[in-house]
Amino acid sequence: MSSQNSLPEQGLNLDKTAKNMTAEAKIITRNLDFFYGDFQALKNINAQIDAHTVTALIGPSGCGKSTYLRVLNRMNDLIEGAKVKGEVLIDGQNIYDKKLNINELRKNVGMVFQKPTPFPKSIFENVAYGLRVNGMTENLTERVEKSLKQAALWNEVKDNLKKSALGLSGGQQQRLCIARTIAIQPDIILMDEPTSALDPISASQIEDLIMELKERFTIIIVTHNMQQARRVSDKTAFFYLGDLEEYDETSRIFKSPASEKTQNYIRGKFG
Ligand SMILES: Nc1ncnc2c1ncn2[C@@H]1O[C@H](COP(=O)(O)OP(=O)(O)OP(=O)(O)O)[C@@H](O)[C@H]1O
Repeated sequence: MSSQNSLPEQGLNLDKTAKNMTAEAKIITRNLDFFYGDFQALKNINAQIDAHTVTALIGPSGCGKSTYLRVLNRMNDLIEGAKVKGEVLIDGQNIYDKKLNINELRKNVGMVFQKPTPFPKSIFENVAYGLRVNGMTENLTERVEKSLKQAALWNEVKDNLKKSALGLSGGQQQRLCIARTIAIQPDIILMDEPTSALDPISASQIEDLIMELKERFTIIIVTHNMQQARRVSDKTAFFYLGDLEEYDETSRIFKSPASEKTQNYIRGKFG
């Protein structure tokens, strides 16, 4: 992975950057381009995501939603030939700065995937694992319990903590993965189609959870489900062929989008 972001020697002034951010800004992407080899997957993305909000990323398949999500915790670094230009600031800090501690970044920016990915371990150990890896073992039992409560799973598993996580239903497994993510106390949670593999009741439980979790976290969710974007998010970003075509309050995007492409997409005319 090579990064052509502004580095300190190229004049990035964090104080000045911070002044340009509003009080609530958690994430700012500025002039962000992303390439897989010669292919440009994101084109000049400028967006500010505020703290304690839910942002939905929508758009047709292959338009760059997951790429954008993965840029925010440098998951794309692992892909050969991937290249970032521009800036991604979290709390005013350029996360592509060479001095950045990537482990700290990943701790601060957690991720929940489309398919639940529990470890083949007990329910307790699934949540405790990340805490152990990050040296957060003080009050381990309490931390695990608190995370399971925050993920709205405690009541269903409290008597079976030693049982294998693989015995849980898909929806329970996804809530366990959310518990595992929030246990290490990130500020930001990225969710890549977190309900698309779930039945409608489990999906609705996760949606309720997302709305509760925004009190504590900043959440960004990729979804193909327009009703879901409408229900859970404060802001919606519509991506089209690598461009951020429209980004606004969710109510506005769904009532009176500025772009015809957005309108056609949310009305199901393509996608
Ligand atoms: N590892 C990769 N190597 C090369 N090209 C990639 C890679 N990952 C994604 N792409 C391409 O980048 C573009 C954006 O992909 P991305 O996965 O971000 O889209 P998306 O909007 O999330 O799509 P979907 O809704 O289908 O998940 C697509 O053209 C895709 O083929």
